[in-house]
Amino acid sequence: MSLVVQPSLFGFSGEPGIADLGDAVERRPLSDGAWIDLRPGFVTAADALFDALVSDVPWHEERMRMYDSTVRVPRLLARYRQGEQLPHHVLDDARSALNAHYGGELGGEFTSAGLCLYRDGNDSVAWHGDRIARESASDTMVAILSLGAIRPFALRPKSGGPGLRLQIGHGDLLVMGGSCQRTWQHAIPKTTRCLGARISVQFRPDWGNRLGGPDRD
Ligand SMILES: O=C(O)CCC(=O)C(=O)O
Ligand SMILES: [Fe+2]
Repeated sequence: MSLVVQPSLFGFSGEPGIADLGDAVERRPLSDGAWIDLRPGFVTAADALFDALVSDVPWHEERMRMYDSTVRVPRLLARYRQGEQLPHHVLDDARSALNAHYGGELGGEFTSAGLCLYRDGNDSVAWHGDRIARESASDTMVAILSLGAIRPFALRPKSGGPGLRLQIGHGDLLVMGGSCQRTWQHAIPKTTRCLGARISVQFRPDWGNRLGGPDRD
């Protein structure tokens, strides 16, 4: 894959690894029983992880139905179901750390991983709640590890009212929890100011071994 990405572009060289969760996680309650957790710098020396994922993951483009035609999904994707080998050992470490930290509260484990590659500011994901919420009426969590360019991560309540825009950086963790997939929506808006490519890794508990990304773009 050739992208406008240079090794060590972000200035964190060395072997990637996982930092502690514990007290470093900051929780922000949202309305309607939703919340988000933030842990900046969850992956340390994240450059090597970013570079490895860009080149090793079998990225593919998908199309989706829109009325009576199909359109290109504006980002590249890869999906790893429960039991499938993840594309980098640091992602195994991240999932183990997430399960140790959240397992009790989640009442289960993060199993699947969905990966998105936003090649530039023209790639995006439109407002949605993850499909995972349709499969379970109870609260759930989606943990997102962000790598590469900083893109605004937008959230808004479905009931109306003010939302928020988070700047999630290289190596940062964002967890959406509680009712967030049912009562709030999230998006990665298109931007003309984007500096380069971004990868997100979404860990989800998958009920019935299905994968729960956005319903539509
Ligand atoms: O890239 C992200 O951080 C969000 C992706 C997302 O919302 C999804 O795939 O469901
Ligand atoms: Fe999503």
